[in-house]
Parts: sequence; C-alpha cells; structure tokens
Amino acid sequence: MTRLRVTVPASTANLGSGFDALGLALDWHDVVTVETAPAGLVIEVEGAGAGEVPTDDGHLLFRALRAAVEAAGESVPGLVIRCANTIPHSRGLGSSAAAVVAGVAAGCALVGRPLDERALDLAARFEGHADNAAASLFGGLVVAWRDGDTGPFRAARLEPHDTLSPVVLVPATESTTAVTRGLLPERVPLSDAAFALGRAALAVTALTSRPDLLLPAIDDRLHQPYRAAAWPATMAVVTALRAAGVPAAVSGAGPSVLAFPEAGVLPESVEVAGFAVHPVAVDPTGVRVVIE
Ligand SMILES: Nc1ncnc2c1ncn2[C@@H]1O[C@H](COP(=O)(O)OP(=O)(O)OP(=O)(O)O)[C@@H](O)[C@H]1O
Ligand SMILES: N[C@@H](CCO)C(=O)O
Repeated sequence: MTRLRVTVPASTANLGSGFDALGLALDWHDVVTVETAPAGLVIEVEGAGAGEVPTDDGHLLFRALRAAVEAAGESVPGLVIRCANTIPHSRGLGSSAAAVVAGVAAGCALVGRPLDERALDLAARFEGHADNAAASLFGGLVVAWRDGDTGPFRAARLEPHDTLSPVVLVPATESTTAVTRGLLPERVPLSDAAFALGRAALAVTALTSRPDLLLPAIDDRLHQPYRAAAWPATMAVVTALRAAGVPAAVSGAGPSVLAFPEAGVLPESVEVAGFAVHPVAVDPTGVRVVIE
C-alpha cells in the first residue's frame, strides 16, 4: 500500500492586467491524502465543497489523478482519497486548479513521474488556461502561456518581490469561472489590447522588483469591465481601494478582490462590508507531496 499526503496552495490569477497569463500562489492550502487499496474508489470531502462536489469518479481531483496515471501508460489502482479543503470554491481563489494540481501531483507520484512541464500541461488542459494551475504547481509568481492555439501549456516561475503583502477579500457569494468567461467578448478594441500589453509587462516588473508601480501595473481593461455585472460589489471595492491608492484587482474570475496594501493593512476609510478580509502570504513552493 502507498500513502501520499498532498498539500496544494490556492492561487490568484490575472493579477489585474495579466488575463490568463499571470498567477500568484497563496499560503492557503487544501490537504489531500491518497491511499492505494486492492480495488474500488472511496472519496471523502470535508470543508469547502463537502456535500456539493461528486464523490465518485466524476470528482475533479480523481479525474486529474487518473489522467496523470494513464498518461504514463499505467492503470489506476484502487484508491481512498480524503480531501480536507480550506480553499473556498467559486470565489476566484483557484480551488478547481488546486484540486486538479493535487490530482496530477498524486498521479505523478504514484507512477514515479516528476512534476515538470508535462504535469503542468496535463493540469492546465482541465481549465483551458494555465495561470492558476502553474501557480499551484510551482509556487511564487508565474507567467503562463500556450504554444500555439492547441500546443502544450507552458509557464515560467518568477520570484515575487519580498515586500508583497497580498490581502484577499472574499464575499459570501459565489461566481463560477464558466459563467463569467461567457461574459467576455470575442474581440476587444486595439487601444484596450495595447493598454493591457503595457500594463501586463509593467505588472511583471512591479511584482518582481518595483512594487511602487503596482497601482498602474494591475489596472485591467480586458476582463473586469465585461464581467463587472456579475459582481458589482466586487468592482465597487476594487474601485474604492484603487481610489484610495491601494493596488487592487479582481482575483481570478472573481468575486474575491486581491489587494496589495502597504504592510498588508487596508485603509480604514475603504468600506469592505460583506467581504471577509484575509491577509495571506505568497506560497513560495507550490504543491508538496510526501510519501508517508
Ligand atoms: N477541491 C475540489 N474538489 C473537487 N471539485 C472542486 C474542488 N475545487 C473546485 N472544484 C470544482 O470547481 C468548481 C469551481 O471552479 P471555478 O473555476 O468556477 O472557481 P475557482 O477555481 O474557485 O476560482 P477561479 O478559477 O476563478 O480562481 C466547483 O464548483 C467544483 O465543481
Ligand atoms: N484567467 C482565468 C482565471 C480563472 O480561472 C479567468 O479569468 O477566467
């Protein structure tokens, strides 16, 4: 029998201007144990998603684990999977990517494969973009892209500036990525594309070496304006924080807010009623697998 313990971080994607490209791993984790068994599949979930996500072979983590094992030409053994989830679902904190990365990491460990770019590609294919998955897999700050329209997903890991003090503001309401991707247009004005390009490049500089530039750097025109109708309270908080000089953006596909206030403390003047405020450090390492 093999027993694995997988600890996987949440992540915040987009960082405002880096739509589908930038991701930051957060010190907020789900912990999963995976035990091989003679046969069958048992999945137990406690915490976020308990009673909501499937506990059969439709469970996202199991599907990712199976994909990783089968990619190595092997078949999935009997398994007992226990998920202790603290990352809230459908809040823009990368819960689905964390589940997929945990599954791929467990699958790779079961077949003795490394957690390399192939693992990233496997994980990213579940979501169709690699920003959250790369952050959960590699930790720190990531820039993700795809070779061509259908080629492998890739990512470069960067070292975030050590003064970054992210704060996430999490509302009680949920918003699913699938729904808010449906609000995005097929085309955007060239002026907005040029704005996004400049700000995303600036964001890489700001997040790694010039945090004083974060306010302009994480300004977005590619996705937040189109999705705003799905979470008006979120946009109101982003706008109020930015007006108070605090770099802020929607976290992932929302509805949480990501902010970088000085020393990790929000100004009292900004109204954040209805949002739970979580100062949360950057996770530097990404998913960890321990064979017990
Ligand atoms: N730990 C998990 N185990 C199983 N399924 C999960 C898990 N986490 C998320 N999911 C599935 O993914 C859905 C949420 O995915 P979605 O992409 O909409 O939001 P998110 O990943 O929390 O946020 P975002 O992608 O914007 O950062 C849940 O409703 C659930 O079906
Ligand atoms: N880049 C993705 C992140 C959420 O999964 C989006 O904004 O849709």
